[in-house]
Amino acid sequence: MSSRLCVPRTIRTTLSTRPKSIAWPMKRSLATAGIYKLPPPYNEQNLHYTPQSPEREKLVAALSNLRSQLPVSVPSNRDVQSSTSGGESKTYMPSESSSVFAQYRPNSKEDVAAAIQSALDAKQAWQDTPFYDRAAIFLRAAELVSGKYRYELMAATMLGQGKNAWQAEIDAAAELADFFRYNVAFAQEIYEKQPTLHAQGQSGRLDWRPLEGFVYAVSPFNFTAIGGNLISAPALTGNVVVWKPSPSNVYASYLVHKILLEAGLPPNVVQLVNGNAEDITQVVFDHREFSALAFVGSSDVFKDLYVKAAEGVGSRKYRDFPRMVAETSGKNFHLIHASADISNAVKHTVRASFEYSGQKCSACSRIYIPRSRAPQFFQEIKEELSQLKMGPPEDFENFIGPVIHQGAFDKITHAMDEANADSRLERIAGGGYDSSKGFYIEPTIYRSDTVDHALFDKELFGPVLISYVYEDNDFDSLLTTIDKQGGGFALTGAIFATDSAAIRKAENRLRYAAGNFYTNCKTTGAVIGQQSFGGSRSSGTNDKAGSVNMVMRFTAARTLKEEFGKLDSVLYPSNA
Ligand SMILES: NC(=O)c1ccc[n+]([C@@H]2O[C@H](COP(=O)([O-])OP(=O)(O)OC[C@H]3O[C@@H](n4cnc5c(N)ncnc54)[C@H](O)[C@@H]3O)[C@@H](O)[C@H]2O)c1
Ligand SMILES: N[C@@H](CCC=O)C(=O)O
Repeated sequence: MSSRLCVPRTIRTTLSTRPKSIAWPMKRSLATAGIYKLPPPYNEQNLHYTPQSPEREKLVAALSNLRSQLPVSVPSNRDVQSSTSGGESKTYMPSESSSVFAQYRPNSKEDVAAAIQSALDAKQAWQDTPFYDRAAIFLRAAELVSGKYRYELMAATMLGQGKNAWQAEIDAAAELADFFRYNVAFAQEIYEKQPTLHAQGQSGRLDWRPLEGFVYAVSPFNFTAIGGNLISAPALTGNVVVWKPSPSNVYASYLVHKILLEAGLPPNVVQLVNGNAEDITQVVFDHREFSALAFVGSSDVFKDLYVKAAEGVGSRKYRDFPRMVAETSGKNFHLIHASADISNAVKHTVRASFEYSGQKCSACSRIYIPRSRAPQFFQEIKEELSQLKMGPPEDFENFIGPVIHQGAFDKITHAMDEANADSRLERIAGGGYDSSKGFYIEPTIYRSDTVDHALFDKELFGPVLISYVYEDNDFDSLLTTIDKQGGGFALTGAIFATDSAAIRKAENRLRYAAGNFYTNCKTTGAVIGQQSFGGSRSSGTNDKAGSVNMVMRFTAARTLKEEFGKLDSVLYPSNA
């Protein structure tokens, strides 16, 4: 036999007849054979930024370097830049509202259409790229996030979104790297899900196909990492993505995209577009190949998008039923039981309600305190709040920063003005605000006479906590109230108690009141791989960010069956 004929058939085909459009990773994959196990994921270790620490010095240098470049220019996707002009749109620093932070060219509808087409053109080569090669890109990106770009990403998140060093570290460094590493592991877990039962002479397999068409990712302002999740989950499973970040997060999102390109992501797989949200969305939702929405943001926006997609289905616009994957708003609760360690509950409440000025979907914004423990609770929380400093994130002593923009400031302070004048409410702490330099709002706590005040139902997305003091004996009926109120949201909740019967009762009775339920710890701070995140009711589709479930939403499984023998007869044995 000649050596030429010894070349396996697949290799000969590829070498001699491979169409030019097939990407290099296909060819490269043929050099190795094996069923690979990718490295196990792990949580990025948090750095602490204590005074004089090396990480603090590096972060200070990155902040000063970024400041010297302000305003930064944000290019959008490579393909669409050529057809845009001018630097019309600007974002401002939340902590210094007169300073322009970033400027960018909003993409036109034609740009978006071109971006969709470029993504679709890149689709075949990307989905044919072996999983190992796709995964390697995101593992490399995780290294870039936690290493080379750590401080640049954090500086962008601090100046652009008003986070302090701690909050920027857990988001733009740790959680982003975690999403990349864990999504690789989740995708591998999906691919490993294969039938284990095969009748004699047969074999079954599952082909975890990417969705047909493209995925539309829409991300919020408040977490740099969330955009990274919304694009990496579909891209890892072989999808192409059109990504529209929040206008208040254009620069950090651009850095995430840049890092992925540096890590080897083919340029057209993720199309970053900026501009008018409704215009961009209209082009996407009018496209036949729209296959999924990966959304994180407010509930009302998602509800409107859901309706639009349903209308598209109704008018036979799409080939598939577009998948709706969304994590949205919350009105999250802390429930303090009479048996609770109050000092612990107080500290957790301060963090949950006021870190990042309450701008986490998971933030605690309603609290229920038993009458027997209320004096201690209110006294200690006032003492804790008196220790907190408020100001720009570049000053490391500040725990409280600004809210994101004028719109948020106006919405929250309008509600506070009403609350300050409301005779049913007692102001326990805060109540003041000042936008002369940045969008600063004091951590504010109200105590309501009645449990049915409207503030128990309204997400303000700011540092405002509404409290109710209940009679210790009313714990059981309070559980019903907590379950019913909260604006229809059901994202996070926590009980603080040492009485295990009370804990179990709350867990059971509040089963649908929160997608993430915590005991003796705050409602914020889910860690990827440890606490998957999301809620149902009006808080979203509860596909759980940071879990295999969410990644699986971007796959369309195909069942394969092969028989190795032959059918002997058409007639059944029973036909005899
Ligand atoms: N559950 C979660 O995991 C989670 C995480 C972060 C934020 N959130 C929620 O997000 C909200 C805060 O973030 P935000 O202010 O960026 O939210 P938002 O709803 O204003 O914006 C989110 C995204 O939707 C886009 N958008 C806004 N209007 C749109 C429209 N009409 N059509 C298409 N796209 C549109 C925005 O440009 C942005 O990209 C809060 O409600 C918070 O609870 C939820
Ligand atoms: N996953 C984050 C919240 C993300 C929303 O803003 C937490 O658990 O605190």
